[in-house]
Amino acid sequence: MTSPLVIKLGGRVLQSASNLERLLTTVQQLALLRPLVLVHGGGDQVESLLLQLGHTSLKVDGQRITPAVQMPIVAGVLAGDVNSQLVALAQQHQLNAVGLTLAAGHSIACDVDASRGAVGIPKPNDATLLQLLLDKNFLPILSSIGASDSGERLNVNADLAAAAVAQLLHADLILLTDVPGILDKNGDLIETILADQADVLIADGTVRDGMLVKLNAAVQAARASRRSIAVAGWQDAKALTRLARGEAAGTRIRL
Ligand SMILES: Nc1ncnc2c1ncn2[C@@H]1O[C@H](COP(=O)(O)OP(=O)(O)O)[C@@H](O)[C@H]1O
Ligand SMILES: CC(=O)N[C@@H](CCC(=O)OP(=O)(O)O)C(=O)O
Repeated sequence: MTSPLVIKLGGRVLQSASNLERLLTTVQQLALLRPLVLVHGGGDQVESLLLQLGHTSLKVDGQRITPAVQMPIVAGVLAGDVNSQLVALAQQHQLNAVGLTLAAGHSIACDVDASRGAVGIPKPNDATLLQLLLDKNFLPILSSIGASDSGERLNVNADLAAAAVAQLLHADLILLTDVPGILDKNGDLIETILADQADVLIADGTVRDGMLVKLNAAVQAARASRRSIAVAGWQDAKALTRLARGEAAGTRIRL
């Protein structure tokens, strides 16, 4: 079977109905060509509900500090609201979508990142369920909610989650975000980053916040799979199609 493609969607794309519609139309076309898995975030949606319910929330180096008491809200938004919305829209696009968390079938195991609270560090664990679904032509849509060995639900950054899923399935990985790719200090697109150069871009402050996690996730996936990883924008309707054809778009992170 052709190797699968994992596509990660940041939560922000769900806030634009027209962009989401275009994206799902492209996903529908790609699904005819190769097995696909979607992994999604929803950081903006988590933040907005936490604030509405009177919590404060802080991200450090692009990752949310998540007190365990906030997990019902975080899981409610990511595994509940955002996941079910994506599944419904994907099914409307004739995709045979199945909504899952990272913990489904023990697909992704998580260590607890205690310095951040109920935050998980994901690692590939068991590909049986996802492989079964792909073999039967289903489209798995995974939220970034995981579980620890001791049965605690964990908030996992969705870029790290997508990298772990790509490693699990020996898949290609495209991280779609709200900018055209990784930008340099002048705001121009960097077309290629060698994995060994990533630390310099982070240390000199060129790459920060959410993009810092994305770049680290891409480097980790590139090293583990010996494949190059793409970071590209969902605002550019053609980027995903070009990437799926093996053409250039956004930033490519390679060894
Ligand atoms: N060098 C950089 N190039 C592009 N974006 C950057 C860079 N450094 C920081 N960022 C920020 O990272 C954001 C993307 O990360 P994030 O907000 O986590 O998106 P997503 O929800 O898609 O994962 C951009 O919108 C931008 O504000
Ligand atoms: C630990 C951690 O940072 N979890 C993320 C999970 C969602 C996410 O990553 O969403 P985006 O892809 O839309 O940014 C969060 O709480 O925001």
